[in-house]
Amino acid sequence: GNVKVFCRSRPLFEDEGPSAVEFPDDFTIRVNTGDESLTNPKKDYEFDRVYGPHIGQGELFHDVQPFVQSALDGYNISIFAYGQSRSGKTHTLEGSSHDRGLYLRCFEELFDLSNSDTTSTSHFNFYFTACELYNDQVRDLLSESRSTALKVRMGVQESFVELVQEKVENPLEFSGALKTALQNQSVHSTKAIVSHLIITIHIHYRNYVTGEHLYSKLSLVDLPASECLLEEDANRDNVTDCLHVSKSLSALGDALASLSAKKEPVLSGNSRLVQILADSLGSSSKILLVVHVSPSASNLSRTLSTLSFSARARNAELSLGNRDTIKKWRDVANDSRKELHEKEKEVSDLKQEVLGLKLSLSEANDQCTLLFNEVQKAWRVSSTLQTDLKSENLMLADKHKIEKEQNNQLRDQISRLLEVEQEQKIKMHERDLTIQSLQAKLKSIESQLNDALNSSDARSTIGSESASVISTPKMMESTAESSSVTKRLEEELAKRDALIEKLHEENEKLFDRLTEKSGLASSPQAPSPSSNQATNAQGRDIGRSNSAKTQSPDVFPATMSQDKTGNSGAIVKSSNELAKTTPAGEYLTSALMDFDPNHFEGFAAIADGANKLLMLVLAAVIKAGAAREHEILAEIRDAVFSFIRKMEPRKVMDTMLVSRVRILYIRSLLARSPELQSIKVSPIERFLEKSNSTSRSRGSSRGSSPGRSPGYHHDHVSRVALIDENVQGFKVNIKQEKKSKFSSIVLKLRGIEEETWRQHVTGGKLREITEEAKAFAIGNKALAALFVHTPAGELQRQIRAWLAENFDFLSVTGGDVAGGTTGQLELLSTAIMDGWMAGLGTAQPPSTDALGQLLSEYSKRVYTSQLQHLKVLFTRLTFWSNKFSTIVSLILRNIAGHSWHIGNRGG
Ligand SMILES: Nc1ncnc2c1ncn2[C@@H]1O[C@H](COP(=O)(O)OP(=O)(O)OP(=O)(O)O)[C@@H](O)[C@H]1O
Repeated sequence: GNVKVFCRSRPLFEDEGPSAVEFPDDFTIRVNTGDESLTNPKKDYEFDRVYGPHIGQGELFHDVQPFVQSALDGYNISIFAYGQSRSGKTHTLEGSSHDRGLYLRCFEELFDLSNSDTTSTSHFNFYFTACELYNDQVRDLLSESRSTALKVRMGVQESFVELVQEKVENPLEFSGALKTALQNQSVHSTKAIVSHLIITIHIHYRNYVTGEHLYSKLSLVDLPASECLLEEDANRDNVTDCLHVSKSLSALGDALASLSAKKEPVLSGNSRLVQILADSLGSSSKILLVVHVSPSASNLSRTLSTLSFSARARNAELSLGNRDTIKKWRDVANDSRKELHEKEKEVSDLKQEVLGLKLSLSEANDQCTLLFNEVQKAWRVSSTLQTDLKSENLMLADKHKIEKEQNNQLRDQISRLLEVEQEQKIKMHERDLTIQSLQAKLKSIESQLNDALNSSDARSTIGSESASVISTPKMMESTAESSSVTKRLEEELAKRDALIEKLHEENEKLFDRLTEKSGLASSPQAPSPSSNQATNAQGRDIGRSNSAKTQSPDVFPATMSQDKTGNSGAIVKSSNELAKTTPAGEYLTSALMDFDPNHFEGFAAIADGANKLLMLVLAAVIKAGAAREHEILAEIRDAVFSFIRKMEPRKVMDTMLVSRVRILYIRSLLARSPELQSIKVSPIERFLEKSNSTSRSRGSSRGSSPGRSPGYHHDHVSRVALIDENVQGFKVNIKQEKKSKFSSIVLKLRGIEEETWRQHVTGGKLREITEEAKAFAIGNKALAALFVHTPAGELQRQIRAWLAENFDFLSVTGGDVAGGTTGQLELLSTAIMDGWMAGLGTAQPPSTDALGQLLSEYSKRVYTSQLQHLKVLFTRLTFWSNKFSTIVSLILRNIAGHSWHIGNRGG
């Protein structure tokens, strides 16, 4: 309905005795009637809102505010303060300076709301009127102070009142107007009790665009004291006052009751209050009745009367019988509260569950992210691997192309060289024939010499009688032949002397070069004739102990140093071989000599150039074939070694290449020197060792090189030297792959087949083994000897066999690994071979590499052996030369004797 009734109780004053009211809830006031005759002396009154003694102005206004909003919206609003005297009506409406009442609060709210609703095209105006109604007489509370002001009509047509209205534009102005009105109120206390005070705020709304004009009113009425309805013992004056009040309040009560019952009120014509407020008491108006009660038991009857009136106004007096209904509703409310509590608990449980679920969801999310990251990582790894593989393939293809081109160039060069070689061969063959014929002649001379010797021996035993038997012409012939033989022998001897001398020097030169120490290595320089003059002379003096012959003019200049062992050697080598040059040899020599690292930019370029040059050398020698290998090697030997010496300190050369070149030289030396062919090397088993097994005893020698030719006294020494060398085994560290669950999962994740992976791992292992093998081979002379004396293919076969014997899990062929690649045995043996080869070619400052050392040692042996051989030959020749001179002189003497006999006979 449009009538609302609030009930407010003021606090109990100290001198008031006990309280008669209780507040069981916000809507009920319970009055203890004190009537013992009743089963329940407490009576409940229900209102739209009940305010206990401690509820402040603010809280009350909170519930009043909707009425203020309605007033601004265009409704006419009336707020009545009703109650006995001193129950707090004035307190509710006026309040105090620090605790403002409804008058000021209502206007402030109107002002605030209108401000927020005001636009540039619409506007609110407020006017203030105040009047007092006493004994149905209206007194304008502003007319005295504002006589010239505009007036406004209030009330029904027939009985309206005109009141001075004062425009109020803000709370301050309102407060001023209110203050004036209140000051103009009747000052007589009895009069005040029975008079009505009507304060009205007139609200005008104008919209300048639409032309809309709204007018509404908010009236606040301080009603006369409610006891006037009851008290009959008042004096005469007061009786009239009370009758008027009673009439006024009853009319108001009727109007409110009708409105509560949703009926159009019958606005009694004889009530001035109702007449004045007629347009605020209609069905389109809103009314608030604030009932005030005193809590004191002493005011019980007045309180009950007030409450009864208010209940009638609300049209809902509660009989005691209604208590059951209330209890029922309370139970319902309690049940609902309980249910609400349960629901709330359920909701909080569900919230907890949701929280838990969210947590596990986020955990699952995290795990998903982790997994996703893992997968991405794996994918990245695989794509990187693929890219690497591709680029490696491209690189290899490029390399292959370049090598192919180089090969073609080399092939062309070699074919040219072959043609030249063919010519040389023919020439050589002619020379050989000449030498053979000379040798045959020498033989025949020797046989003649022998014959002559035999005949002279015979003659010396037979005596002079047999000498006389020899005819003169035969003697003469023999003498002539002998002298020619002697001459030839002398020539031969001279040649041999020269040869010995030359070879000796050559030997020293080579020996010195090969055993060059760090001093030379740190300042490598090509041999120059001028710098070697003095040392040559000294060397020659040492070497020429058995010969007083002068040096041949075609002797090559050579570097020399003091031979530490004291052994000077000579090598048999024809001057032809030394002098012989070929276009290929010349080309390679000049290329090697002209190689200047300073012409290259950067380490990589130097390394590339140096290694290509070495490859060129290797290719040329291999292409020359076994027959001409030695020649080409001999021809470019100085240049090759000078080159290696020059490049070694720079560490740019592929040590495998260096090894191969050195091996070529040593093999060439071996091929020509029977004393080296017989050298015995340690078998492969001595160089290989399982990493986990304990070192085997190396005391016994196993196996021997075939083709050993005994007969040289140094052979034994060299063999012993090599065998006694402390041969260490290379620890081959390989284990069978163990397939773990984890690895197979990782592989699956990366999309790699297990076998491919194993292959991949083996690849890493191979590099590791190659590195270890290299470290093992550095400076290992015994291993160098093994490499030199055993063909590479055979060596690899032996390593393969050893691996197969010791590691039975290794695959022999590539058939059992994905992709059909080479077997693990093959790969491993190659890895070891490569590592060894590289290690053998790695120089060890201040000395050269293992193969270089071996080459030096072997050369020394060969030269020593050759020297020995030549010395024997020389002694033999000297002997024969002496013997021959004796024979010749004997023959000459015989000839002289014979002539003397002839002469005597003749004389
Ligand atoms: N809710 C309240 N809280 C505190 N004090 C109150 C309250 N209501 C009233 N009072 C006090 O009680 C006394 C009486 O109140 P008040 O004068 O407002 O009563 P009244 O109904 O207007 O009396 P009258 O009809 O005689 O004018 C005042 O001193 C007032 O301050």
